[in-house]
Amino acid sequence: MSEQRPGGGGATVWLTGLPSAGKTTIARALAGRLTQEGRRVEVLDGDEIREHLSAGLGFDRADRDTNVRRIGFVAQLLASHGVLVLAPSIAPYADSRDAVRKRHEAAGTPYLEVHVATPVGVCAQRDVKGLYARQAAGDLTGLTGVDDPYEEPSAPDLRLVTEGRSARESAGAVHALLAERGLV
Ligand SMILES: Nc1ncnc2c1ncn2[C@@H]1O[C@H](COP(=O)(O)OS(=O)(=O)O)[C@@H](OP(=O)(O)O)[C@H]1O
Ligand SMILES: Nc1ncnc2c1ncn2[C@@H]1O[C@H](COP(=O)(O)OP(=O)(O)O)[C@@H](O)[C@H]1O
Repeated sequence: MSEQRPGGGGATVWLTGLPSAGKTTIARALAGRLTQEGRRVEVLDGDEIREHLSAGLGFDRADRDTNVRRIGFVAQLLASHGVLVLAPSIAPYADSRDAVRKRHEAAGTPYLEVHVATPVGVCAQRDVKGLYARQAAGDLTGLTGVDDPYEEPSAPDLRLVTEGRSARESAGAVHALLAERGLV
């Protein structure tokens, strides 16, 4: 069974960071590489999750916490069946992230937290979905990192700098961490 082979078992890699930090782009680049290497991979994209699993939830603290715990629940289930799960989701609160880590630890499922540590000024320039512009124009409130909290991870398994680096390089750094932990 694949989950019993060294380096062939499942794991969850959570990519936390601000909107436009690069979470999704790095997850997709890493997923492509891992798939080519013959691994079963699932990207639990934040936007897709909010359309289906978390439909109806908003962005206040309670709803974000519920959203993150749901993603953590599904991630752990998939990872326990040998899937490498990539979860690019803001997850702004340390408590919610800790709950997800504990769920994995309790089940003996490997879990890695990656902080995509792009500064808010750089994210606001990238502004992939126009959220920073909308917040500045007064069309949106409660934007993570601007007028809503982002509690930086105090001890992530990896902190990624993305400025001056390609998404491929950033994905490579996560891949190296997976290799170091015997997960690929
Ligand atoms: N107010 C506010 N704050 C933050 N993000 C917002 C907001 N409104 C919409 N969005 C968009 O929602 C995308 C998914 O967010 P997440 O599910 O990852 O957020 S959370 O973990 O529940 O906090 C998130 O995706 P990414 O940009 O990929 O991070 C945002 O684009
Ligand atoms: N090293 C890097 N890693 C990831 N994305 C990068 C990097 N450098 C620039 N970018 C760009 O930043 C943007 C990040 O967008 P996205 O991945 O959707 O962010 P998030 O999922 O965190 O909201 C993309 O346009 C991407 O091309």
